[in-house]
Amino acid sequence: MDNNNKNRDPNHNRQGWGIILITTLLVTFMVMGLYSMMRGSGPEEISYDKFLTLIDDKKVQEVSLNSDRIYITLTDEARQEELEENGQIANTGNIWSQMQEQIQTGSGDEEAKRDPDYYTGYVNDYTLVERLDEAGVEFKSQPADTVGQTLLELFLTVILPIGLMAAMLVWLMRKMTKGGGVMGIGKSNAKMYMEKETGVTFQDVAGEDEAKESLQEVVDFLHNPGKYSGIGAKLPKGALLVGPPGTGKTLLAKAVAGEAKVPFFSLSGSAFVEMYVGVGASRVRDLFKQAQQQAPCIVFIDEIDAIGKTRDSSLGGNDEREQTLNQLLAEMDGFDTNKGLLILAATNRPEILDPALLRPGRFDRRIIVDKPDLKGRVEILKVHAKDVRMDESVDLEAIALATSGAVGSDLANMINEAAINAVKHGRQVVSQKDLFEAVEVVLVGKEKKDRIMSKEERQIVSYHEVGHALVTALQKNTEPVQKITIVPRTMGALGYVMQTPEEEKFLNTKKELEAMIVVALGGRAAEEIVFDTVTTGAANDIEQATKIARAMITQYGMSERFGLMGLESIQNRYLDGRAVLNCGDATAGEIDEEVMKMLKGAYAEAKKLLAENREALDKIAAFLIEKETITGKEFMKIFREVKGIPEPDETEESSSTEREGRIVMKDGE
Ligand SMILES: Nc1ncnc2c1ncn2[C@@H]1O[C@H](COP(=O)(O)OP(=O)(O)OP(=O)(O)O)[C@@H](O)[C@H]1O
Ligand SMILES: [Zn+2]
Repeated sequence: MDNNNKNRDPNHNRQGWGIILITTLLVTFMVMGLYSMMRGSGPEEISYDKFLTLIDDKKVQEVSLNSDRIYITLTDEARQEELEENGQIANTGNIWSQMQEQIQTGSGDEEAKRDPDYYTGYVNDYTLVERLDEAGVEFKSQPADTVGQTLLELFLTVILPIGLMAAMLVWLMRKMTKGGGVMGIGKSNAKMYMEKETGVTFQDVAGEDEAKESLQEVVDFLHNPGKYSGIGAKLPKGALLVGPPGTGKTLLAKAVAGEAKVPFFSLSGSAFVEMYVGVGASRVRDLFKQAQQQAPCIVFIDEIDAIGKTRDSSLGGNDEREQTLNQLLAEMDGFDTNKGLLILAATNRPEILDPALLRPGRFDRRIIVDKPDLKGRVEILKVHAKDVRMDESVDLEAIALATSGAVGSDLANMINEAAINAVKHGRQVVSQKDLFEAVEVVLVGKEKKDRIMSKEERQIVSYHEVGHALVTALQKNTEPVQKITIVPRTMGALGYVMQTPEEEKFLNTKKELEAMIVVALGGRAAEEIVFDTVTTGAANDIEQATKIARAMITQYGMSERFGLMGLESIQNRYLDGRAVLNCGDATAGEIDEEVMKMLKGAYAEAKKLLAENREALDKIAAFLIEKETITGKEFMKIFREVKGIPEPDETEESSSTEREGRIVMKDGE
């Protein structure tokens, strides 16, 4: 997403490495070169046997001994000979040995001492002295210059390179800790991003007006911390952005940084969690140290629940996480707000956060970033449509109407899908049709053309979907059918029914909810009536119907038996809205009975409605099998024909087909 550690100059770093590499290479070459030159002039090892032969042949001028070697200097003639024998002509050895020879021989002075030509291992041979005497060879012990040479060799090959390397390492470490290694965090591998300028403003965040309003205050504080501290007002240290996934929490945090024109650090709560105890805590420390140096700035911790989970052991203790959390709490207490450091955190599970995190002086502000309403969706669509070319057929309101429940990231995705679709069809601009298609792609997946259903399966799915649609049309408190399709989709849908949403609803009446349950069970009812057997295709329907029925009883006070008693509370409102019972076991059993009763009643109702309209069911299902997708208009036409209802006037009809439907019944595995 963002460039890691933008404030480290990458060129600078690369240069450093280049220098090190080149220096190392140079030193290595130098040492190797020197060494080989030295060796070129050094004595060569020979066998003791050969040594004795050389003495006997009177080729040796001088011998010097040390504790384990015998160094042999040849006579001038012998030396010449030996060299020629080895394929080397005298005086064409390497430059170094020539130079050395000249230096040592003092420009040709025959009397000057020469380096030994050979050496051999010392052998305890008492005849040697005699032999040497016989041959008239001078001998002495411990040649000083050879020892000196060994020392020089040692220095060049071992001490010098090691010294250089050590110096380089020290220099390198200094450099790393000074300029680079932006985050101590970078060192410990946690993914932390830093943006000098996010470039995002509140204008880029559509809807969410309340959230923006609360954050505006924070922006003001970052702009001007002195104004607040002047009066003695305590500045906020942190704010918690709470909402379902994809509603723009990250975007809002960036917008705060963008509006305040301060750097933006972001990292995910899960980045703190490591296997090793203590790592998380040290990362927290590093983070705060770095952030304080950069203040004023914003630090954004996404998924704070990863570290901020309550320390209550009922959720399973974890030493590492607790330590990390404790460190975070300590750091939040510690830092000085006057510098303009603000910590924003995001979560969609506020209920599991440790209460200590939410205390005043920590994340005491809670900013709700909820799913957008109709107006919000229109605005989000507009923001994202800004950069996409669209023709005049496009009506974003209609799209917003069809997408209740969609969040910002879904909507952004839809616009993009529509644009891709347009390109795929070789068009230059996006049309409403592309957008309609994109809505379906995002909500139920792409059409799965290669999936071939057997004839029988197609029949069952077809009856099932028409069952939903017909029950919808036959009841009072439902919205009109918009589209029925049995084209399979990639996200597992085998077929679905769309209804035309008239307006956005915030409340549902009891009658509407009851009608919804009957519609949900209409698919299964049709299967049973027509095929006298049932399939697995109703799983989603059953789940949905049960959920509605249960909520009616436990949350909405819509059952006679329990009346207004609240029996369930919602646990995580921002994720799947799972509810937990808060009543005794006996009552729980009774609730189940009541739910069962309600579902049974609804199923009987659905079966009754369909059985009474068997002709319409058969006709529409046959039409659907043939066409695969039919519009609400086509559906109603057959429906009215069968029922003998006159056609309404044209204008009303056509206006409703302009709209995209809302997917209500989706069936699949
Ligand atoms: N209110 C909005 N206005 C404009 N665009 C939005 C809005 N909400 C979401 N988006 C789009 O969706 C994308 C994803 O949003 P973002 O990452 O901010 O969601 P989030 O709430 O942080 O999700 P999560 O909880 O999964 O991290 C954004 O980059 C943006 O394109
Ligand atoms: Zn169904």
